[in-house]
Amino acid sequence: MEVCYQLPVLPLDRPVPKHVLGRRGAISITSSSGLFGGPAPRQLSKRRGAVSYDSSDQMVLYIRMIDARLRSQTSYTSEKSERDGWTAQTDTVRSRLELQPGRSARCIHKILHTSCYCGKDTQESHPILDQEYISQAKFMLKKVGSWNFDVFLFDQLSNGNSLVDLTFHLFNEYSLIKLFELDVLKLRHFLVMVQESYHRQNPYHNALHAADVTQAMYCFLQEPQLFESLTSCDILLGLLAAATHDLDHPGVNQSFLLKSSHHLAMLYQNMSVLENHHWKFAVSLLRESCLLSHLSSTDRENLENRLGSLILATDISRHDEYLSEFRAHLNRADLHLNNSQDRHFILQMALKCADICNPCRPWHLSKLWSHKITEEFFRQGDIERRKNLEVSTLCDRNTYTVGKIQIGFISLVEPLFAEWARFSDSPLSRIIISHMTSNKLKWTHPPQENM
Ligand SMILES: Nc1ncnc2c1ncn2[C@@H]1O[C@@H]2COP(=O)(O)O[C@H]2[C@H]1O
Repeated sequence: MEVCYQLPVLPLDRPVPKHVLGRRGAISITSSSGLFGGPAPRQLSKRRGAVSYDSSDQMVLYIRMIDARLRSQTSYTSEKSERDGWTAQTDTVRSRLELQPGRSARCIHKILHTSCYCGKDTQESHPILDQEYISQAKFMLKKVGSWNFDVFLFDQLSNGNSLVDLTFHLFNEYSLIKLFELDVLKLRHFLVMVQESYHRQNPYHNALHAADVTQAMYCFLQEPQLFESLTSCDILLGLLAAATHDLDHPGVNQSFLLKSSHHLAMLYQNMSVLENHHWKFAVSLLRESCLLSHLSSTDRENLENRLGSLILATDISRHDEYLSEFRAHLNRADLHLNNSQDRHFILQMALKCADICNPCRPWHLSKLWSHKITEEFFRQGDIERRKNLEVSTLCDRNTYTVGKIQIGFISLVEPLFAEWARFSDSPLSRIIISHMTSNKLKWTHPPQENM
């Protein structure tokens, strides 16, 4: 039986490329994962669809899917065949219009953002439900500065668009659109590209993690110590860096890329390989979206470089280095936030804290993140075993448990949050330490029903 999903008109903010215009008619799509959730039965894994266009309107592309399922090549996923077929994307951002590996039809649906299709198995539209979810998501955004913000719930209410909706909201909140004369459509286009460049197959390093880090970054930017000194440019950069800091993360760590002689490891000479890639990817999306094209080339270059320096600070292998520098500054009391270099350093520390703050969230949220990162580690270990590579630390499911990994990780991050509390001396920093301490205790003495 053929199921036909008729996707609505796809509005584009730039002309349809020539190579697509030439291709009216059927296309063939191969996949091993379902379009609207659930794996595709083997016999259905080849699907057909159609692309057509209206020659009078080059801003519109019509896409018709016949139970379309697209194959993702860019992540390691639980499916062996997909893992084996993985090849990391190069730093070239591919055309956003092609039906291509790594771009599912659901992504296209999201780009539409019209929410006219929200069922899993039927073509029915549920506009009333959509409206209900949208208003609840909007309601949640009123509390976006709360440390208890439930990004998992927000993601559901926003139909999987938490990163786009949250970041857009924060840009508005800080009047960044007005202050930097940003084109709203370009901004939305950029944010959609950012969200879609995260790999949904990754249990942890996906767009939801980026949304979580962006929300945490907002909490830190709001800390009185910082807020009073930050410029709009600092805030713009802080939010951009948080949203893009793990772009195109392949779901495996640097150690894996090195031992498998991955081309990215060679490209970045084995140093901060992933972070360099996230940064370059972010720059390529910024350029592709033309979000900052109205700024002078000097300002743009300056923004891109500062963005890089923020993202590179999230390299966990350089954690001790940043921590020592932070501690030394606090001991000497020589951080002056009217100095732009010092403010930049504090932004680096804020982003670091936001990136690894999941052990400091309320238990019910923290526990979810712990299980997600552990699953990603263990999947990497499985791949390493299959490829006869040495299994990386923490990635061996036969040796480690979630609790054991968490106790170790919390011990690593505790000193950073202690220094952050010394710097910010705020109610939030005390809440953070209190959650972290009680979460560690829960992992150390797990009451069975909590796990
Ligand atoms: N809850 C956690 N438990 C263990 N490791 C974590 C946890 N959260 C983050 N990390 C690690 O911290 C790292 C921060 O940088 P990455 O996102 O590259 O990869 C992250 C993980 O390796």
